[in-house]
Amino acid sequence: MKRLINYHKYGRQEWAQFHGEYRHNIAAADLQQLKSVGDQISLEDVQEIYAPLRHLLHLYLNNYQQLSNAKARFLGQKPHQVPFIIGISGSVAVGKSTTARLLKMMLQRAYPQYKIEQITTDGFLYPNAELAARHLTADKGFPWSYDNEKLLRFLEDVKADQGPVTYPVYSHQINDVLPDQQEQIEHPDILIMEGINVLQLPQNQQIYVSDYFDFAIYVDADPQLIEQWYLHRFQGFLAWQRAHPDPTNFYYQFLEQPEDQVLVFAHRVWQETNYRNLLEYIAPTMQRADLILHKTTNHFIDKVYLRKY
Ligand SMILES: Nc1ncnc2c1ncn2[C@@H]1O[C@H](COP(=O)(O)OP(=O)(O)OP(=O)(O)O)[C@@H](O)[C@H]1O
Ligand SMILES: CC(C)(CO)[C@@H](O)C(=O)NCCC(=O)O
Repeated sequence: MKRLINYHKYGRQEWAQFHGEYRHNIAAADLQQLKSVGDQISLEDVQEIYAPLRHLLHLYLNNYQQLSNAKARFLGQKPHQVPFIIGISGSVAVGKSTTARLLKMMLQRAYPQYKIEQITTDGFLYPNAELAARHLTADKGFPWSYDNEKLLRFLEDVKADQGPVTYPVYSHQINDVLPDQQEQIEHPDILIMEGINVLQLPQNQQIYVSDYFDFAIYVDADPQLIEQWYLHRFQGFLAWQRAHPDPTNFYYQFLEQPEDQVLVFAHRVWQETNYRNLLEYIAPTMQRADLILHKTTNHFIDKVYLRKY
């Protein structure tokens, strides 16, 4: 990792001390609920990493609400709550959606009165057919493979908070945007938005996705480890297909092939697409984050970087 001049660096145990009043607030029942997300979430991560993070977000949230109210008073308007948006970035398969799910549950327990939503930018990719028509099939995930205008309009509508806002959904089962299917959110108090592109500079627009963020997190790890996680997830999807074959599933096509051949394919996709994207377009955005979670073997978070200014 490059030297991060503008960040305070904390080892895991040091960071764990910043838990505020929350550390002892996490019971075995909470952990059971957290585990229901289907990942190997450890009580240690919840207490040592996420409880301090929740404490920090509590400060940001309070500050944000006070400033929003003060601005409304300044303008002679009735104070109203504008959604607080948290962005999470990092490589494909680094664990962004797992981090987002965990954070959502932690925040929901702290603020049961709030509506907290989580979405991914994957749905804003152009559908496969459109990528093919634009000769961009091999560029999936690169900045220009997203409908960035649609993504910015979505964030604008969420902040404007004038009613339900719809968004497109991506499926890892079919490896495509779901056709004719939209989901919607309405008046979230907190929105967690994760995606490889959320800290990127705009293609043609005047504003960034991150202009709408009130707090941004980057999940970082050694690319060799991320490659292992990517391949492991690929094998997991494959194993699921073997047990539950479904011809509409993207991984079904590999069932006839020897596993080592399939892994060569997955390795190539990692090298030629996801790794290249990480080096050229994702990792350079790391220093736009307020907080960097650094992971090592087995997704263990060993270091946390908090931006100074
Ligand atoms: N804390 C963790 N402990 C164990 N496994 C984890 C953890 N976080 C993520 N994983 C595993 O790592 C893989 C990648 O995680 P995840 O799907 O959250 O990544 P992502 O960054 O959202 O990926 P993508 O950009 O492709 O959507 C998954 O197989 C997931 O189960
Ligand atoms: C959907 C994205 C772009 C981001 O999550 C990624 O998972 C992806 O599909 N990348 C393209 C190469 C691949 O199939 O892994």
